[in-house]
Amino acid sequence: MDGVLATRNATVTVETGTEQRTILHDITVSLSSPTTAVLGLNGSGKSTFLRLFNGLSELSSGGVTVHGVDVYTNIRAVRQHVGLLFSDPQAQLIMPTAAEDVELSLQHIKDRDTRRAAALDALRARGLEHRATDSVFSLSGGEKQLAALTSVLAVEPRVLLLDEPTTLLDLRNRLRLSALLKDLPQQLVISTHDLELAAQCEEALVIHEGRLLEQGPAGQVIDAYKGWCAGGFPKPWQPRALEVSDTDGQVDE
Ligand SMILES: Nc1ncnc2c1ncn2[C@@H]1O[C@H](COP(=O)(O)OP(=O)(O)OP(=O)(O)O)[C@@H](O)[C@H]1O
Repeated sequence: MDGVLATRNATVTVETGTEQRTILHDITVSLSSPTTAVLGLNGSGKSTFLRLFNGLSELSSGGVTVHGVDVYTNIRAVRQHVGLLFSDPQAQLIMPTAAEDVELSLQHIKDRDTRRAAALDALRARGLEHRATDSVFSLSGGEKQLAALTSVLAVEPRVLLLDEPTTLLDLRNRLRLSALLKDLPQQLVISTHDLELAAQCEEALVIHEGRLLEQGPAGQVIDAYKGWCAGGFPKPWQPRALEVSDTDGQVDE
């Protein structure tokens, strides 16, 4: 199971005050590509799905494993290896400045000056050294996003979950982030509405109304998703793994 993120009949149900609402229905999936894009409409369940892999979504039934380790009975161990970049970086930056936030991720470096220098180096590598000691509240949305990513990467996770990482970024920073993600050694799972970023991934899946609707090579899944966005989504939900035929490149369903 090494290198695989897996769910088995994962179901997430929440109390809304007046009723119980199932956000994810019975999702069974295995992610082994270096990069996977998670696509779906607003409110389809992408963030809830992503958060299964670091134990932030509360399971009502089913199971989730990361590299063979059960997430929900080993949450501390799993979180050491699974980083999550929130869609709202302000919720992630918990220290007063970006430098202090990155330093918090570098607690294994015991010497304070060395830790500080390492944090500044990491921010410099993201083009953020000039904002390192400013209040995080004064950073722009994109700068916060890059600062939060710097902090998450500083702990060197094996898996990186990214929740809509390009939403706040201008084109230049989007291109920078895309280039950065290409070079990362981590297994990446990226929830996104940015189809250019999704196309950069090997694999993609579609979550629709809390159900896994499609999984397969990114290009094919993106084309299917575009078609459903324009012409309507299929019902009833039947997960269909797309496979490319060896002989003619046709999609087999
Ligand atoms: N704790 C909760 N209590 C009640 N409803 C919730 C809770 N968490 C999520 N939801 C609802 O579940 C649905 C899926 O939410 P989720 O954030 O996973 O969607 P998403 O696909 O990431 O959406 P978006 O693309 O808009 O960010 C939404 O309708 C959301 O309002």
